[in-house]
Amino acid sequence: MTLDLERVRFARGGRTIIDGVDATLPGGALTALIGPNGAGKSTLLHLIAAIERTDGGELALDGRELGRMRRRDRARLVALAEQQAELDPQLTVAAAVLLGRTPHLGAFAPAGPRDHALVAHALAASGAGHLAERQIGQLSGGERQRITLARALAQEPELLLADEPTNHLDLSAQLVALELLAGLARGGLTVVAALHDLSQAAAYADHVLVLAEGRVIAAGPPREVLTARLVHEVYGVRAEIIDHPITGRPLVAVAGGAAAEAATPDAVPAGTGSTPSA
Ligand SMILES: Nc1ncnc2c1ncn2[C@@H]1O[C@H](COP(=O)(O)OP(=O)(O)OP(=O)(O)O)[C@@H](O)[C@H]1O
Repeated sequence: MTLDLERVRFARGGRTIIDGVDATLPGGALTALIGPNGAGKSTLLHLIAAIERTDGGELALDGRELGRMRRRDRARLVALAEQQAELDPQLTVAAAVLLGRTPHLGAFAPAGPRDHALVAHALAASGAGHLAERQIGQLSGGERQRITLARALAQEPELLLADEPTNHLDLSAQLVALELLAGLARGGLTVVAALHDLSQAAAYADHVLVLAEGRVIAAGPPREVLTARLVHEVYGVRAEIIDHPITGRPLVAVAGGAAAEAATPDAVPAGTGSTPSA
């Protein structure tokens, strides 16, 4: 399902945080939402999930305005995995993930075998099958991250939003999470993930949306969007975009401090746009 954002605006405390965002996020694709700290990535995900109300503009999923849907209907379509998700520390992991089934259950209908099977599947896919009987309050940051993703998966959404889904995860678990999201997108799910690692965005995303100060700076396929010039403009960091020696995907090689200053402009291949713009 395609997600269309039109002139989306959001302000708090007299500050405009999302400033007229126009974007089309393709269906059946993984979109990486990138941008510096405070750019508005989490806020935009909250607006899409209708956790916050916009101060203007429209958000539509396959032409259906998300803000006008009944809460329960929206919860069947849209799931948000975020670390700050409030989970009762007393619950077992399996019980917490089962809460993802709530929008699909009737008011008096208990969870059935299919719901429990979906929970087990979501836990296994998130690399958390072994945690099912543990208590939420006893989990590490990375374990908790896997649980929030599992809960969102158990919700069986059409649109999956993930806020920094690799945060706290070890290297192997990061790849598991990203491969899971990319695989779900290949299977037809619309996935939007806020990511900080530009090389991971380039490796896994089909589409990249770059935000800065609440505005869209660039959008499109990773290879077109993630240029050295963009990285410099948005992050003030020197970078070169090279081909990953194993996957062939773009690899954003960044250099900071003395290393960046010592490198001569001659070392930058032509056409990468690595020379900082004035
Ligand atoms: N409820 C709020 N009231 C006031 N300001 C807010 C509120 N929520 C977010 N902000 C501000 O909005 C801006 C965008 O925040 P947001 O969390 O969306 O950024 P982000 O791109 O997700 O950042 P990060 O990469 O640090 O997670 C920040 O300057 C933040 O301080």
